[in-house]
Amino acid sequence: MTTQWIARDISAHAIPVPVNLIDRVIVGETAPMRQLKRMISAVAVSDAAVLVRGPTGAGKELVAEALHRASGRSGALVAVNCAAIPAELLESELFGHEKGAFTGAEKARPGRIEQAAGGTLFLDEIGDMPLALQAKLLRVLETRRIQRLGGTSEQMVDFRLVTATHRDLNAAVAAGDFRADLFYRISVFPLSVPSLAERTADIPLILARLIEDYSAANPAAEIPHFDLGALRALSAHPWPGNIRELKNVLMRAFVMLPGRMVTARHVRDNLLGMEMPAPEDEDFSLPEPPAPAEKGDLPDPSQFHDALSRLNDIDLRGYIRDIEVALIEAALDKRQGNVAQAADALRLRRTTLIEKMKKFGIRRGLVA
Ligand SMILES: Nc1ncnc2c1ncn2[C@@H]1O[C@H](COP(=O)(O)OP(=O)(O)OP(=O)(O)O)[C@@H](O)[C@H]1O
Repeated sequence: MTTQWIARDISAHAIPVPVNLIDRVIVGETAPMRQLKRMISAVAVSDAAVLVRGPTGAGKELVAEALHRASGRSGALVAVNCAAIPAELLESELFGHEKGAFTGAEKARPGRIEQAAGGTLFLDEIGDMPLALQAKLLRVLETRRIQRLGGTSEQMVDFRLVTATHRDLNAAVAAGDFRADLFYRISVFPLSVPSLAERTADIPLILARLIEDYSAANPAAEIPHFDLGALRALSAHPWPGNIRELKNVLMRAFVMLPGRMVTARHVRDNLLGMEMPAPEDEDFSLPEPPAPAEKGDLPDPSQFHDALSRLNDIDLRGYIRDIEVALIEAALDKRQGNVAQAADALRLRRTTLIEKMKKFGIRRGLVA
């Protein structure tokens, strides 16, 4: 049964959601993206379990967000990255626990499945879920009932399941790493997100959206402008990291070429090649890259003194905010979006980190 066939079948019974609602979440006008959005529109209002496939950084989580928003479900979109949570903790994360269920379970805690009641449960990297837990998840999908760890009673939960993976699940099933019965349960409606290399004509539009988002979170940042040659150079790049990689390139442009015209040469040498660009004029020079400090690799703040003394003025709050954003994103990336671990690493309370993430528009690891 092809995906197109299922789309027609479902859309015959459900009213498709207007694509422009989905357009607000997912940017892209190329043929594969329009096709993807039509599929999302057709399936959003149904309860069908959706499996989103596609390469890393291509926008699978965004597809889950579009599905949730277009579903009209009143509950939350609850995202869990199965690869980021240690196998022994994943079960209590999903199912929750009662007080005293295990050492350290001082209070009862609802699991992510319960939190998704009335909404959407997004299980990212489902291919990394341990086999024992796969069996438990299958049972939940079949009975729509869950039991907290250490609990004695079951409760009904109504949630829509969206899963994603960059793995070949057919191969994982063949290798015995993924249960075939679960695979069929979660892939009622498979969707594929194309790689950025398959839709380079969307780059200008995506770039415009990313610039808008970055500027909203950093109002003092000076926007770099990409000329036609720069856009062509971006189109010629193979983008193994997809839109996440494009986002990194844009961050570099904001840092290295604020307010400047970005050319093809800048793209090749500075943004993809990572060399510092030549200063725009003699009076302005960017701070020297600081030498590694003694404690770890962070620059010692005193090293900024000389570099900054050559500038007439500096947007101190904007600059410090950029450093904060870069460090928070690095901590989250290193821990696959796990907010609790990132907070520990930054020596912040988890709630303080979440507040900062919201303030700066950092979405990794945040539940919508
Ligand atoms: N079409 C798009 N328009 C604008 N931004 C996008 C688009 N697709 C993805 N992004 C952005 O690119 C980044 C990566 O997207 P996302 O996290 O959805 O990818 P993913 O496929 O789920 O990655 P992974 O496989 O690593 O989990 C996010 O910051 C997301 O907001």
